[in-house]
Amino acid sequence: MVTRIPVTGDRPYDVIVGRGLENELPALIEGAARVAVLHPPTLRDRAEAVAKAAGAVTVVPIEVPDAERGKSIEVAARCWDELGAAGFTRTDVVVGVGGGATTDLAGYVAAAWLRGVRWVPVATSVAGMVDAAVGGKTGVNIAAGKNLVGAFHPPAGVLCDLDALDTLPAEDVAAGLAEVVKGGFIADPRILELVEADPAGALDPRGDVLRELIERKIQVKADVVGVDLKESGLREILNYGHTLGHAIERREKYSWKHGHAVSVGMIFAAELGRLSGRLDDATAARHRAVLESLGLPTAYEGSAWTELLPAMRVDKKARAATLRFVVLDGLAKPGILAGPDEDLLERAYAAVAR
Ligand SMILES: NC(=O)c1ccc[n+]([C@@H]2O[C@H](COP(=O)([O-])OP(=O)(O)OC[C@H]3O[C@@H](n4cnc5c(N)ncnc54)[C@H](O)[C@@H]3O)[C@@H](O)[C@H]2O)c1
Ligand SMILES: O=C(O)C(=O)C[C@@H](O)[C@H](O)[C@H](O)COP(=O)(O)O
Ligand SMILES: [Zn+2]
Repeated sequence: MVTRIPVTGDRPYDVIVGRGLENELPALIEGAARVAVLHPPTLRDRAEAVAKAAGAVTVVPIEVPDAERGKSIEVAARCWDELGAAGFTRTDVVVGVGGGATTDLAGYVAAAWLRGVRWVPVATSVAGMVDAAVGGKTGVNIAAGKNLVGAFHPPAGVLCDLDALDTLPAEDVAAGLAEVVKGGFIADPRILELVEADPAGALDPRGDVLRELIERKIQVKADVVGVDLKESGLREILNYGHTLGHAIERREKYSWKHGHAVSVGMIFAAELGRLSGRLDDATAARHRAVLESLGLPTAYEGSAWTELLPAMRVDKKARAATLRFVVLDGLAKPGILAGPDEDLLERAYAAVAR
Protein backbone atom coordinates (compact mmCIF):
# COMPACT_ATOMS: atom_id res chain seq x y z
CA MET A 1 0.00 0.00 0.00
CA VAL A 2 1.29 3.43 -0.96
CA THR A 3 0.17 6.55 0.90
CA ARG A 4 0.45 9.99 -0.72
CA ILE A 5 0.37 12.96 1.63
CA PRO A 6 0.01 16.22 -0.31
CA VAL A 7 1.89 19.34 0.73
CA THR A 8 0.19 22.49 -0.55
CA GLY A 9 1.77 25.84 -1.41
CA ASP A 10 3.10 27.60 -4.49
CA ARG A 11 4.97 24.45 -5.50
CA PRO A 12 2.81 21.55 -4.23
CA TYR A 13 4.22 18.03 -3.99
CA ASP A 14 3.49 14.66 -2.43
CA VAL A 15 5.21 12.80 0.37
CA ILE A 16 5.02 9.17 -0.72
CA VAL A 17 5.13 6.47 1.97
CA GLY A 18 5.31 2.75 1.22
CA ARG A 19 7.62 -0.13 0.43
CA GLY A 20 9.66 -0.69 -2.75
CA LEU A 21 9.13 2.83 -4.08
CA GLU A 22 11.83 2.76 -6.80
CA ASN A 23 9.18 3.01 -9.54
CA GLU A 24 8.08 6.41 -8.13
CA LEU A 25 11.39 8.08 -8.99
CA PRO A 26 11.15 8.42 -12.80
CA ALA A 27 8.14 10.75 -12.61
CA LEU A 28 9.95 13.02 -10.17
CA ILE A 29 13.03 13.40 -12.39
CA GLU A 30 11.18 13.60 -15.70
CA GLY A 31 12.97 15.79 -18.25
CA ALA A 32 16.34 15.60 -16.52
CA ALA A 33 19.42 14.55 -18.48
CA ARG A 34 21.58 14.26 -15.33
CA VAL A 35 20.78 13.18 -11.79
CA ALA A 36 23.26 13.69 -8.94
CA VAL A 37 22.82 11.14 -6.17
CA LEU A 38 24.26 12.40 -2.87
CA HIS A 39 24.64 9.75 -0.20
CA PRO A 40 26.82 8.83 2.80
CA PRO A 41 29.07 5.73 2.63
CA THR A 42 26.61 3.76 4.82
CA LEU A 43 23.93 4.05 2.14
CA ARG A 44 26.00 3.25 -0.94
CA ASP A 45 23.90 0.18 -1.83
CA ARG A 46 20.64 2.06 -1.51
CA ALA A 47 22.05 4.94 -3.58
CA GLU A 48 23.03 2.46 -6.29
CA ALA A 49 19.49 1.09 -6.33
CA VAL A 50 18.16 4.65 -6.65
CA ALA A 51 20.60 5.35 -9.49
CA LYS A 52 19.37 2.22 -11.27
CA ALA A 53 15.75 3.27 -10.80
CA ALA A 54 16.54 6.65 -12.40
CA GLY A 55 16.65 4.93 -15.81
CA ALA A 56 18.18 6.45 -18.93
CA VAL A 57 19.88 9.48 -17.44
CA THR A 58 23.50 10.25 -16.61
CA VAL A 59 23.93 9.52 -12.92
CA VAL A 60 26.50 11.54 -10.97
CA PRO A 61 27.11 9.68 -7.70
CA ILE A 62 28.48 11.95 -4.97
CA GLU A 63 29.56 10.30 -1.72
CA VAL A 64 29.46 12.70 1.23
CA PRO A 65 30.60 12.24 4.85
CA ASP A 66 28.08 10.62 7.16
CA ALA A 67 25.66 12.46 9.42
CA GLU A 68 26.52 15.99 10.63
CA ARG A 69 30.06 15.74 9.20
CA GLY A 70 28.47 16.00 5.78
CA LYS A 71 26.39 19.01 6.70
CA SER A 72 29.06 21.66 6.09
CA ILE A 73 29.70 24.42 3.60
CA GLU A 74 32.97 22.70 2.57
CA VAL A 75 31.12 19.52 1.62
CA ALA A 76 28.47 21.57 -0.19
CA ALA A 77 31.23 23.37 -2.12
CA ARG A 78 32.70 20.02 -3.19
CA CYS A 79 29.27 18.93 -4.42
CA TRP A 80 28.92 22.14 -6.45
CA ASP A 81 32.34 21.46 -8.00
CA GLU A 82 31.10 18.00 -8.99
CA LEU A 83 27.90 19.43 -10.50
CA GLY A 84 30.03 21.92 -12.44
CA ALA A 85 32.29 19.15 -13.73
CA ALA A 86 29.24 17.15 -14.82
CA GLY A 87 27.75 20.15 -16.67
CA PHE A 88 24.62 20.22 -14.51
CA THR A 89 21.92 22.48 -15.97
CA ARG A 90 18.62 23.88 -14.72
CA THR A 91 16.65 20.86 -15.90
CA ASP A 92 18.83 18.40 -13.96
CA VAL A 93 17.95 16.99 -10.55
CA VAL A 94 19.72 16.51 -7.22
CA VAL A 95 18.64 13.43 -5.25
CA GLY A 96 19.63 13.04 -1.59
CA VAL A 97 19.63 9.46 -0.28
CA GLY A 98 19.99 9.27 3.48
CA GLY A 99 18.94 10.58 6.83
CA GLY A 100 18.08 14.17 7.64
CA ALA A 101 21.67 15.38 7.58
CA THR A 102 22.17 14.15 4.02
CA THR A 103 18.85 15.45 2.72
CA ASP A 104 19.42 18.85 4.41
CA LEU A 105 22.76 19.03 2.56
CA ALA A 106 21.35 17.80 -0.76
CA GLY A 107 18.48 20.28 -0.59
CA TYR A 108 20.87 23.14 0.04
CA VAL A 109 23.19 22.04 -2.77
CA ALA A 110 20.14 22.11 -5.07
CA ALA A 111 18.82 25.40 -3.67
CA ALA A 112 22.05 27.26 -4.41
CA TRP A 113 23.08 25.59 -7.69
CA LEU A 114 22.13 27.93 -10.57
CA ARG A 115 19.97 29.65 -7.88
CA GLY A 116 17.73 26.63 -7.52
CA VAL A 117 17.27 23.30 -9.30
CA ARG A 118 14.83 20.46 -8.70
CA TRP A 119 15.61 18.04 -5.88
CA VAL A 120 14.18 14.85 -4.44
CA PRO A 121 14.89 13.56 -0.93
CA VAL A 122 14.90 9.78 -0.62
CA ALA A 123 14.56 9.64 3.16
CA THR A 124 16.06 6.57 4.83
CA SER A 125 15.70 7.39 8.54
CA VAL A 126 12.67 8.02 10.72
CA ALA A 127 13.78 11.62 11.36
CA GLY A 128 14.27 12.13 7.64
CA MET A 129 10.86 10.73 6.69
CA VAL A 130 8.78 12.49 9.32
CA ASP A 131 10.60 15.80 9.37
CA ALA A 132 13.78 16.68 7.49
CA ALA A 133 12.74 15.65 3.98
CA VAL A 134 9.35 17.39 4.27
CA GLY A 135 8.91 21.14 4.13
CA GLY A 136 11.83 22.45 2.12
CA LYS A 137 14.04 23.64 5.01
CA THR A 138 17.55 22.94 3.73
CA GLY A 139 20.94 23.94 5.09
CA VAL A 140 24.29 23.30 6.71
CA ASN A 141 25.90 23.96 10.08
CA ILE A 142 28.64 26.57 10.60
CA ALA A 143 30.91 27.26 13.58
CA ALA A 144 28.43 29.78 14.98
CA GLY A 145 25.62 27.24 15.16
CA LYS A 146 23.27 24.64 13.77
CA ASN A 147 21.59 25.16 10.36
CA LEU A 148 22.63 28.83 10.28
CA VAL A 149 23.16 28.83 6.49
CA GLY A 150 20.41 27.50 4.28
CA ALA A 151 17.39 28.17 2.13
CA PHE A 152 13.70 27.34 1.90
CA HIS A 153 13.58 25.18 -1.22
CA PRO A 154 10.67 22.71 -1.49
CA PRO A 155 11.42 19.35 -3.12
CA ALA A 156 9.67 17.98 -6.22
CA GLY A 157 8.45 15.08 -4.11
CA VAL A 158 9.57 13.02 -1.12
CA LEU A 159 10.14 9.26 -1.10
CA CYS A 160 9.79 7.44 2.24
CA ASP A 161 10.53 3.79 1.50
CA LEU A 162 9.86 1.95 4.75
CA ASP A 163 12.10 -0.93 3.61
CA ALA A 164 15.07 1.37 4.30
CA LEU A 165 14.29 1.26 8.01
CA ASP A 166 15.35 -2.43 8.17
CA THR A 167 19.00 -1.35 8.34
CA LEU A 168 18.54 1.80 10.45
CA PRO A 169 20.22 1.32 13.87
CA ALA A 170 17.70 1.01 16.72
CA GLU A 171 19.13 4.12 18.37
CA ASP A 172 18.32 6.13 15.24
CA VAL A 173 14.77 4.76 15.10
CA ALA A 174 14.26 6.04 18.66
CA ALA A 175 15.95 9.37 17.91
CA GLY A 176 13.60 9.92 14.99
CA LEU A 177 10.65 9.19 17.24
CA ALA A 178 11.55 12.29 19.28
CA GLU A 179 10.36 14.36 16.27
CA VAL A 180 7.23 12.19 16.07
CA VAL A 181 6.47 12.78 19.77
CA LYS A 182 7.01 16.51 19.13
CA GLY A 183 4.19 16.28 16.58
CA GLY A 184 2.01 14.62 19.23
CA PHE A 185 2.47 17.43 21.74
CA ILE A 186 2.09 20.32 19.32
CA ALA A 187 -0.74 19.03 17.12
CA ASP A 188 -1.83 15.38 17.13
CA PRO A 189 -2.31 13.80 20.60
CA ARG A 190 -3.29 10.48 18.97
CA ILE A 191 0.46 10.08 18.35
CA LEU A 192 1.04 10.13 22.11
CA GLU A 193 -1.72 7.60 22.74
CA LEU A 194 -0.21 5.22 20.16
CA VAL A 195 3.24 5.42 21.75
CA GLU A 196 1.85 5.05 25.27
CA ALA A 197 -0.20 2.00 24.27
CA ASP A 198 2.72 0.21 22.58
CA PRO A 199 6.21 1.74 22.89
CA ALA A 200 7.84 -1.46 21.62
CA GLY A 201 5.59 -1.37 18.54
CA ALA A 202 6.55 2.25 17.95
CA LEU A 203 10.19 1.16 17.82
CA ASP A 204 9.59 -1.80 15.49
CA PRO A 205 10.58 -0.87 11.89
CA ARG A 206 8.43 -3.68 10.45
CA GLY A 207 5.33 -2.92 12.50
CA ASP A 208 2.08 -1.12 11.69
CA VAL A 209 2.38 1.19 14.71
CA LEU A 210 5.53 2.86 13.42
CA ARG A 211 4.00 3.29 9.97
CA GLU A 212 0.94 4.99 11.44
CA LEU A 213 3.16 7.23 13.57
CA ILE A 214 5.26 8.17 10.54
CA GLU A 215 2.22 9.03 8.44
CA ARG A 216 0.58 11.01 11.23
CA LYS A 217 3.71 13.08 11.85
CA ILE A 218 4.17 13.76 8.12
CA GLN A 219 0.56 14.99 8.08
CA VAL A 220 1.27 17.33 11.02
CA LYS A 221 4.25 18.78 9.18
CA ALA A 222 2.44 19.01 5.83
CA ASP A 223 -0.43 20.91 7.45
CA VAL A 224 2.01 23.48 8.82
CA VAL A 225 4.48 23.96 5.96
CA GLY A 226 1.66 24.01 3.41
CA VAL A 227 0.50 27.34 4.84
CA ASP A 228 3.76 28.81 6.17
CA LEU A 229 6.76 27.65 4.15
CA LYS A 230 9.08 30.45 5.24
CA GLU A 231 8.35 30.38 8.98
CA SER A 232 6.67 33.76 9.18
CA GLY A 233 4.49 32.48 12.03
CA LEU A 234 2.82 29.09 12.37
CA ARG A 235 5.88 27.09 11.26
CA GLU A 236 7.69 28.09 14.45
CA ILE A 237 5.70 25.42 16.30
CA LEU A 238 7.80 22.75 14.55
CA ASN A 239 10.74 24.13 16.50
CA TYR A 240 9.32 22.86 19.82
CA GLY A 241 12.26 21.65 21.93
CA HIS A 242 14.84 22.88 19.43
CA THR A 243 16.09 26.08 21.12
CA LEU A 244 17.86 24.14 23.86
CA GLY A 245 18.26 21.09 21.60
CA HIS A 246 20.37 22.91 19.03
CA ALA A 247 22.49 24.50 21.80
CA ILE A 248 23.22 21.02 23.19
CA GLU A 249 24.12 19.70 19.72
CA ARG A 250 26.53 22.56 19.18
CA ARG A 251 28.12 22.12 22.63
CA GLU A 252 28.56 18.42 21.87
CA LYS A 253 30.17 19.29 18.52
CA TYR A 254 27.30 17.44 16.81
CA SER A 255 28.24 14.08 18.33
CA TRP A 256 24.78 13.91 19.98
CA LYS A 257 21.93 12.70 17.80
CA HIS A 258 19.54 15.51 16.86
CA GLY A 259 16.55 13.60 18.23
CA HIS A 260 18.28 13.03 21.56
CA ALA A 261 19.00 16.75 21.94
CA VAL A 262 15.41 17.61 20.95
CA SER A 263 14.13 15.11 23.53
CA VAL A 264 15.97 16.96 26.32
CA GLY A 265 14.88 20.25 24.76
CA MET A 266 11.20 19.25 24.93
CA ILE A 267 11.45 18.45 28.66
CA PHE A 268 12.94 21.94 29.13
CA ALA A 269 10.24 23.58 26.97
CA ALA A 270 7.48 21.75 28.84
CA GLU A 271 8.89 22.98 32.14
CA LEU A 272 9.13 26.53 30.80
CA GLY A 273 5.45 26.33 29.92
CA ARG A 274 4.59 24.90 33.33
CA LEU A 275 6.63 27.40 35.34
CA SER A 276 5.19 30.32 33.40
CA GLY A 277 1.68 29.15 34.36
CA ARG A 278 0.68 28.10 30.85
CA LEU A 279 0.93 24.29 30.93
CA ASP A 280 -0.70 21.95 33.44
CA ASP A 281 1.47 19.65 35.56
CA ALA A 282 0.09 16.43 34.04
CA THR A 283 0.89 17.37 30.43
CA ALA A 284 4.37 18.50 31.45
CA ALA A 285 4.95 15.16 33.25
CA ARG A 286 3.62 13.28 30.21
CA HIS A 287 6.62 14.51 28.20
CA ARG A 288 9.07 12.67 30.43
CA ALA A 289 6.96 9.50 30.55
CA VAL A 290 6.51 9.24 26.77
CA LEU A 291 10.11 10.09 25.88
CA GLU A 292 11.55 7.73 28.52
CA SER A 293 9.28 4.91 27.33
CA LEU A 294 11.17 5.15 24.01
CA GLY A 295 14.56 5.14 25.76
CA LEU A 296 15.20 8.77 24.87
CA PRO A 297 17.38 11.00 27.08
CA THR A 298 15.67 13.57 29.30
CA ALA A 299 18.68 14.97 31.16
CA TYR A 300 21.87 16.90 30.40
CA GLU A 301 24.87 18.19 32.35
CA GLY A 302 23.79 20.72 34.97
CA SER A 303 27.09 22.62 34.80
CA ALA A 304 26.61 23.32 31.07
CA TRP A 305 23.91 25.95 31.62
CA THR A 306 26.28 28.96 31.41
CA GLU A 307 27.39 27.76 27.96
CA LEU A 308 23.94 26.77 26.72
CA LEU A 309 22.28 30.10 27.50
CA PRO A 310 24.48 32.17 25.11
CA ALA A 311 24.33 29.38 22.51
CA MET A 312 20.51 29.67 22.50
CA ARG A 313 20.80 33.30 21.40
CA VAL A 314 21.68 32.28 17.81
CA ASP A 315 18.32 30.48 17.60
CA LYS A 316 16.45 31.62 14.46
CA LYS A 317 13.35 32.47 16.49
CA ALA A 318 15.26 35.09 18.52
CA ARG A 319 14.59 38.72 17.69
CA ALA A 320 17.39 41.17 18.63
CA ALA A 321 18.20 40.45 22.30
CA THR A 322 14.87 38.70 22.89
CA LEU A 323 14.88 34.92 23.16
CA ARG A 324 11.65 33.28 22.00
CA PHE A 325 10.57 29.74 22.84
CA VAL A 326 7.77 27.50 21.62
CA VAL A 327 5.78 26.43 24.70
CA LEU A 328 2.41 24.77 25.20
CA ASP A 329 -0.74 26.41 26.56
CA GLY A 330 -2.16 22.89 26.81
CA LEU A 331 -1.97 19.70 24.79
CA ALA A 332 -1.78 20.55 21.06
CA LYS A 333 -1.94 24.28 21.87
CA PRO A 334 1.48 25.66 21.00
CA GLY A 335 2.33 29.31 21.56
CA ILE A 336 5.34 31.59 21.93
CA LEU A 337 7.03 32.64 25.16
CA ALA A 338 9.02 35.79 24.36
CA GLY A 339 11.74 37.25 26.57
CA PRO A 340 11.48 35.04 29.67
CA ASP A 341 13.81 36.27 32.41
CA GLU A 342 17.00 34.35 33.06
CA ASP A 343 15.80 33.17 36.44
CA LEU A 344 12.81 31.42 34.85
CA LEU A 345 15.07 29.83 32.23
CA GLU A 346 17.47 28.58 34.88
CA ARG A 347 14.62 27.13 36.97
CA ALA A 348 13.29 25.32 33.90
CA TYR A 349 16.76 23.96 33.19
CA ALA A 350 16.76 22.39 36.68
CA ALA A 351 14.19 19.91 35.28
CA VAL A 352 16.82 18.44 32.92
CA ALA A 353 20.03 19.14 34.87
CA ARG A 354 22.00 16.17 36.17
N1 LIG B 1 15.16 20.24 7.42
C1 LIG B 1 14.37 19.95 8.43
O1 LIG B 1 13.23 20.41 8.52
C2 LIG B 1 14.87 19.01 9.48
C3 LIG B 1 13.95 18.40 10.36
C4 LIG B 1 14.43 17.48 11.29
C5 LIG B 1 15.78 17.19 11.34
N2 LIG B 1 16.62 17.81 10.48
C6 LIG B 1 18.05 17.48 10.49
O2 LIG B 1 18.17 16.08 10.22
C7 LIG B 1 19.29 15.55 10.93
C8 LIG B 1 18.81 14.43 11.82
O3 LIG B 1 18.25 13.42 11.00
P1 LIG B 1 18.79 11.91 11.10
O4 LIG B 1 18.63 11.45 12.50
O5 LIG B 1 18.17 11.15 10.03
O6 LIG B 1 20.33 12.14 10.86
P2 LIG B 1 21.46 11.48 9.95
O7 LIG B 1 21.28 11.81 8.55
O8 LIG B 1 22.72 11.88 10.60
O9 LIG B 1 21.23 9.90 10.12
C9 LIG B 1 21.53 9.28 11.34
C10 LIG B 1 22.44 8.06 11.08
O10 LIG B 1 21.65 7.04 10.50
C11 LIG B 1 22.31 6.53 9.35
N3 LIG B 1 21.27 6.04 8.46
C12 LIG B 1 20.27 6.75 7.90
N4 LIG B 1 19.45 5.94 7.24
C13 LIG B 1 19.93 4.69 7.37
C14 LIG B 1 19.50 3.42 6.93
N5 LIG B 1 18.37 3.26 6.26
N6 LIG B 1 20.28 2.35 7.23
C15 LIG B 1 21.41 2.50 7.96
N7 LIG B 1 21.85 3.67 8.43
C16 LIG B 1 21.13 4.76 8.13
C17 LIG B 1 23.09 7.68 8.81
O11 LIG B 1 24.13 7.21 7.97
C18 LIG B 1 23.57 8.32 10.13
O12 LIG B 1 24.72 7.68 10.59
C19 LIG B 1 19.88 16.71 11.70
O13 LIG B 1 20.91 17.29 10.95
C20 LIG B 1 18.74 17.68 11.81
O14 LIG B 1 19.15 19.00 11.99
C21 LIG B 1 16.20 18.70 9.56
O1 LIG C 1 10.68 22.28 9.76
C1 LIG C 1 10.84 23.07 10.68
O2 LIG C 1 10.52 24.25 10.60
C2 LIG C 1 11.45 22.63 11.96
O3 LIG C 1 11.72 23.44 12.82
C3 LIG C 1 11.69 21.16 12.10
C4 LIG C 1 12.85 20.81 13.01
O4 LIG C 1 12.60 19.49 13.48
C5 LIG C 1 14.19 20.77 12.29
O5 LIG C 1 15.17 20.24 13.16
C6 LIG C 1 14.67 22.06 11.68
O6 LIG C 1 15.80 21.83 10.88
C7 LIG C 1 15.04 23.11 12.67
O7 LIG C 1 15.05 24.29 12.01
P1 LIG C 1 15.92 25.56 12.41
O8 LIG C 1 15.31 26.64 11.58
O9 LIG C 1 15.75 25.80 13.88
O10 LIG C 1 17.32 25.27 12.06
ZN1 LIG D 1 14.36 18.72 14.42
